[in-house]
Amino acid sequence: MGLLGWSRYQLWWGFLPKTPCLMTPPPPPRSQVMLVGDSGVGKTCLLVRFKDGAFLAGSFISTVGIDFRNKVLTVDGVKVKLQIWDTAGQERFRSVTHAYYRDAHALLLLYDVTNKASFDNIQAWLTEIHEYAQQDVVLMLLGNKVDSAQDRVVKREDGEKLAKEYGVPFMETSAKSGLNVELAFTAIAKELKHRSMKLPNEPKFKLHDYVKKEVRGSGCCRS
Ligand SMILES: Nc1nc2c(ncn2[C@@H]2O[C@H](COP(=O)(O)OP(=O)(O)OP(=O)(O)O)[C@@H](O)[C@H]2O)c(=O)[nH]1
Repeated sequence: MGLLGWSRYQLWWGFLPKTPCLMTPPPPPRSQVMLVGDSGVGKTCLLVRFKDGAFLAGSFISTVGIDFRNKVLTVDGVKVKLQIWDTAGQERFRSVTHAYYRDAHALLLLYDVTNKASFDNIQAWLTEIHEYAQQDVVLMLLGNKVDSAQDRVVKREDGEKLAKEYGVPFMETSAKSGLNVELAFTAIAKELKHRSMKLPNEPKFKLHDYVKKEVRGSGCCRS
């Protein structure tokens, strides 16, 4: 089309009614992602690894109440703004955590593969999530600290079995080495983006399948 033709086309296009199906939906607003799990499982370290690409080595300082960080991810060419809430795992802060569940769009529930009690407590966390979080909240189970192979007491298969029982996607992570950290947040961001701005004719995004495929592709920790 010549230049004149093109401007005529633009003029004509300007008169077309702007029906919703002809317009790209706006990008999703900021989504809240909450990290939950027992004290010491590595929630803060996972967030710092994701946000700053670093590992917090040294003495363990428990989170008091709640903390948050923002990060923008580009998913399929769309910017997804995540506000990530790092909750305190200690029992005495539980009422603070309860107050935040309702506004969370996604939850990353962590246990520590070197700490059996943190794994056994997952069922109690799921009961709490069921009670306080939104029914359609995006949920993923993470078995953290897989770099500590010599101290591992929870087998990957046990994590997989539990996740399957509750119908949630699962992967093992390491805030220390960075294994699957980016993937966990990207998977959540993809799901949230697809939920908020599904385009006509776009196939449904399947979080479970995506996680399975990507974890297998990383050559580690099948889900
Ligand atoms: N080896 C190893 N250690 C980790 C990993 N993630 C966290 N840690 C260590 O585990 C301890 C607890 O980590 P945090 O991130 O503070 O734990 P948390 O879940 O935020 O704890 P609370 O704030 O009390 O709820 C720290 O000493 C970390 O260095 C990991 O992936 N691998």
